[in-house]
Amino acid sequence: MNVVPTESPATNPDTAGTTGEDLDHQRAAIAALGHELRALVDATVRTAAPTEVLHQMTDEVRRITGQLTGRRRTRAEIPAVDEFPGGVRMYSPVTGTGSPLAPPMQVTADSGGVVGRCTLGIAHEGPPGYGHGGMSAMLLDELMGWACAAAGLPGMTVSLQVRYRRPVPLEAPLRVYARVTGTEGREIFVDGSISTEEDPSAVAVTADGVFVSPDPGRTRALFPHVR
Ligand SMILES: CCCCCCCC(=O)SCCNC(=O)CCNC(=O)[C@H](O)C(C)(C)COP(=O)(O)OP(=O)(O)OC[C@H]1O[C@@H](n2cnc3c(N)ncnc32)[C@H](O)[C@@H]1OP(=O)(O)O
Repeated sequence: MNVVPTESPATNPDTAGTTGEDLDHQRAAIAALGHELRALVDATVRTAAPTEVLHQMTDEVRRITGQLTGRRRTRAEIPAVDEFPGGVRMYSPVTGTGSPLAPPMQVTADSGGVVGRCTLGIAHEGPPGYGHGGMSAMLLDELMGWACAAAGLPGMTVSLQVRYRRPVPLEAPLRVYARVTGTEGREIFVDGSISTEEDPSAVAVTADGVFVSPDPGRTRALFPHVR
């Protein structure tokens, strides 16, 4: 995740010859599928359906999964619909509108840092009615990474210290905040927090992180598909 040019759609074999409009349509279709899959995940973790219905659903879902045929991307491949580094990531488990796992969090620039907005559902539950601590750490890790990128210092997490001050409610709009507080050599120091939109002053989780920009050789080795 170093400062290297994004692999543009024009240089990706899957998008060669496609227009910006085609890409928009494809992303919209991916987001629509992601939306329905998240609804399925939510219905699945809430259902009290009888065993017989669960067996029927299992067969139905297996049948639908079998219809997603065609070429599958390999492990390190960057999806043709993505802009990496520093742009859209359709299948990110945090921000990806195409991901069944993501809340998904929307990120905007804000007073010296970045703000993430999302709502956790029952699929993200830890203690009954509240968010899983790992989900809070994931939201913060991601947004703190965005704060680095927004400051022109893209990096990877090498350390993340999280303090859980009060439980994070489910089904309540959340406000995640992150900002770069300083640098030392290749280390980037970042603060983050989670509160509800309703009461931003009541901070539920805080985090201190250290991020590091890999050197160019390490970046090439880690991300062989980034030019
Ligand atoms: C845009 C949105 C993106 C969202 C992404 C969210 C962020 C993520 O989840 S990233 C995924 C999780 N993180 C990882 O997998 C990283 C794993 N770590 C690594 O691969 C390597 O440590 C890597 C590539 C980051 C750095 O390796 P390398 O370039 O060899 O650096 P290295 O020489 O070890 O250390 C560089 C500096 O960082 C410091 N450092 C290393 N580890 C730590 C640490 N744990 N704590 C503090 N400082 C550290 C070193 O002291 C060194 O400092 P200096 O240059 O001043 O001597």
